[in-house]
Amino acid sequence: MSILLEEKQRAFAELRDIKANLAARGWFPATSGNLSIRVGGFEPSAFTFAITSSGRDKSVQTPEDFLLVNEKGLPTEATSLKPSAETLIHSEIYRLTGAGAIFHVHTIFNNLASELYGERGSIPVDGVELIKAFNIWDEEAQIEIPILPNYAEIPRIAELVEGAIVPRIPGIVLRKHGIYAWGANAFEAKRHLEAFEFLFEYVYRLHVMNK
Ligand SMILES: CSCCC(=O)C(=O)COP(=O)(O)O
Ligand SMILES: [Zn+2]
Repeated sequence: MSILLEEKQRAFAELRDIKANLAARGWFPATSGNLSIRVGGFEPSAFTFAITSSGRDKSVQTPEDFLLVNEKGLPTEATSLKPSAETLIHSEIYRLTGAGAIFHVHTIFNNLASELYGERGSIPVDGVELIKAFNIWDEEAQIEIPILPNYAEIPRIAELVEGAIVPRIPGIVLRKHGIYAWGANAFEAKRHLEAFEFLFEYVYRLHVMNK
């Protein structure tokens, strides 16, 4: 599978813009978070995506911010850059969903909501209008956003992704870690991410109000 230079440059440019946008909201504290966009064709057993380099300050823009990796999370071009430590989670989400973009951020509200419902294994959201951002149009829709344990070994988390994915919910939360949100493209993944973060803040504040 050959990736046209043009596609790579387009993916890097999109990642640069979304990275700056999310950084301005403070969604990449302490170098946390990672972003990826799939490029080229897709087969579950063979695909390529552009992903952020590991451990970098995501609030600054440098020529070393992104690289291309294959479905195994290995660089497809000679580079000294290291892909995100969480690349295998992105690979697994692409393999299972065929998504076009995946964004991962750590925020206070996604951490609080994940801990509030950690034992339940999912975060319930009841009848909030912004659920429609997931293309769920039922009146008073009730959804459960899946939570996975935050194991130290990323392959252990990656192997749980298949069992956690809920077809109509484009996201998975890692407990006391952060959210992975995805979509058919970067525009949709960003919309989903913003909706999740709104819902996490709502869920947490509602819990505090009801105490
Ligand atoms: C200091 S954040 C710990 C690692 C993490 O959870 C993360 O999202 C960033 O890892 P990366 O390798 O993508 O920089
Ligand atoms: Zn993380």
